[in-house]
Amino acid sequence: MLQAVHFGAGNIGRGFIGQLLHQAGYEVLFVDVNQELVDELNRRRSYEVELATEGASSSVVDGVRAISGRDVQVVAQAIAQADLVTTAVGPHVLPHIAEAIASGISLRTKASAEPLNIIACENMIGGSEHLKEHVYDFLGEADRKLADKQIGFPNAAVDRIVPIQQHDDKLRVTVEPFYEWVVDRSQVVGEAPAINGITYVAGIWPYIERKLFTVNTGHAVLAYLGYLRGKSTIDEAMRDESILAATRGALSETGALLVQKHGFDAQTMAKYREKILERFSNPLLSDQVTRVARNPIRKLSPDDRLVGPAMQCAEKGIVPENLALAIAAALRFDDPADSEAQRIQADAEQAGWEQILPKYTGIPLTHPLAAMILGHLESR
Ligand SMILES: NC(=O)C1=CN([C@@H]2O[C@H](COP(=O)(O)OP(=O)(O)OC[C@H]3O[C@@H](n4cnc5c(N)ncnc54)[C@H](O)[C@@H]3O)[C@@H](O)[C@H]2O)C=CC1
Ligand SMILES: O=P(O)(O)OC[C@H]1O[C@](O)(CO)[C@@H](O)[C@@H]1O
Repeated sequence: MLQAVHFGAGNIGRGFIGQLLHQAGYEVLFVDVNQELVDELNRRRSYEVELATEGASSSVVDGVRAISGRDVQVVAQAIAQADLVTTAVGPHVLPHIAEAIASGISLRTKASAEPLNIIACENMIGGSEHLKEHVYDFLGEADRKLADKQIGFPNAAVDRIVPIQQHDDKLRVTVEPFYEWVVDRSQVVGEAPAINGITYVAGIWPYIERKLFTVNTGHAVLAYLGYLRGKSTIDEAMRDESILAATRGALSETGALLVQKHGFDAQTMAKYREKILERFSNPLLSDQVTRVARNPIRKLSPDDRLVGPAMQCAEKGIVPENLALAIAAALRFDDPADSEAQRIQADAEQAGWEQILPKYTGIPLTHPLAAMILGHLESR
């Protein structure tokens, strides 16, 4: 049986990647640092994935096992023997799993010439390449040369909304019916893994930007404006006319950018946007605005879902009016449970928005976008 090692047995790990790997005939071995989750997966060896639809149909993912991410040697052994490695741990965690992956590669390349692909399924541009850089930091020259030939790090875009779970059953996971997993075929080493649900493309850049600047941008606008206006869930934010108008506005801005930059057909883009707004309206998902808004420092960084498209829009003559409003709202996001939000607020209190804006977004104060954002921050 094919073996897949998947880092991160969380929402996307169990509810999306683990499920698709299982359906494709892989035996899934989860790696996680949450010992309770590892123990529960090993005790039951299966879990259920429920669709957030009327009737809530569910399917079983069985034959799974789990190991602790803290046990570097055990993880390395598993990687040495795996047919595929995937991750869904969060962009900031990728550096922390690099050492175990490097040890696994080192063991593997000594023992066999079998190719291996390692796919980071994170909300970030170039996630697998980013992971590769961290992994290579742990490899010696000889291992790097072997890895260059034998190990692929194809970039991927993953899309499925999996909210924070509220079941008594710690493994059960509710997901939206929609999913999309796009992988760059040109970066795959050897045969492309045959997984129903993966779409292989020749160059992934346009698809990652389309996903990040539509699904994640739209979601972020709803989450940050929704939070400021006292909404608790995304579907509740969608029902507020002014928030919906700003979200549509932001998506028209990114849509115009994506059409200009990547040549997507404008009508196809409009349909893509509508489908996404429909997904956001799903009342059965009960997706908290604080989850979607989580880690504002990451989400405000120059290449991410708000500032990335806003700066690119400005360069192309598209006025990022609604994106500017959302960036201001993200800077004001003050969820007490979110350490990044708290850091921004503490900084802003001490230094003022003019200092904070370039620090967290990379937008120079001389840029017209800075004036638009500061205008919103100061009009409070
Ligand atoms: N939830 C969603 O709807 C979607 C999430 N994503 C992306 O998937 C990634 C994971 O997100 P979620 O599943 O929502 O988060 P999550 O918090 O539910 O899952 C992350 C898992 O990684 C584990 N983890 C943390 N450090 C680790 C380490 N060093 N080694 C092994 N495991 C470790 C955690 O214990 C947790 O179980 C993120 O990059 C997110 O942006 C992408 C698309 C959809
Ligand atoms: O997972 P992140 O990057 O924190 O952001 C949350 C976003 O990712 C998703 O979980 C899935 O694409 C969306 O729900 C949301 O836009």
